[in-house]
Amino acid sequence: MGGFCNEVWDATAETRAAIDELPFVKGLADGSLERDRFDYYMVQDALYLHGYARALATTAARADRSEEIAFYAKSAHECIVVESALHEGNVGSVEGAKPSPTGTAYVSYLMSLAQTGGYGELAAGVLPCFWVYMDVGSRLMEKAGDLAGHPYGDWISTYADEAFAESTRKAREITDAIAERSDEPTVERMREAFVKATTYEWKFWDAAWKKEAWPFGD
Ligand SMILES: Cc1ncc(CN)c(N)n1
Repeated sequence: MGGFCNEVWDATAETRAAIDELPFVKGLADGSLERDRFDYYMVQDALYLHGYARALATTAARADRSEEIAFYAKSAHECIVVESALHEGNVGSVEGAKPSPTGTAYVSYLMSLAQTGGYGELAAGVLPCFWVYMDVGSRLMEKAGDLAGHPYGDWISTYADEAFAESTRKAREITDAIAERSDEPTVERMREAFVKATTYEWKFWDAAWKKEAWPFGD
């Protein structure tokens, strides 16, 4: 696959290596993660996915090629239907729950791209959410081997799933094609969006480990 995605993947190597070192991710891998930290994460993630699905729907609205409109609209739908089923299965309804400072910041960042950024920035900003999870999920699957009896097997199998890998490939292909037809200032803004969103992925897991809360209540 093409230039832009390979370049930003390399540019975020340090952040991604730091993700692998997070205690939350290590505990998810070997199953030693305490259930209360996982539940905190699941609730926050369900709230995040609600905002992320809206960012994907806006990406679909910004696209002007039929195939790209269909891809982002389908991804928004799957995010609500497939991923939310995983969350509901683990923590039930999240009604009344409030987003953490990091969850608020990540979704607000994506919404700012949706409000003021161009299509390319938005496509680059939503890409780490596919790619980082596909990458982590498939490597955790390899490491775990057999998921039978693994306490977080349903999480691992959701993100190691071939359908999720295919969506990630498609999101990369579209983002590469947008970069290819964009001018350099646009590509620079796309790079920044990808790097920032990847950093937010690190922060999101770090916040879950710390069970981050608002300092004076939410
Ligand atoms: C924070 C976050 N980033 C990515 C994903 C995978 N869609 C997720 N569920 N949550």
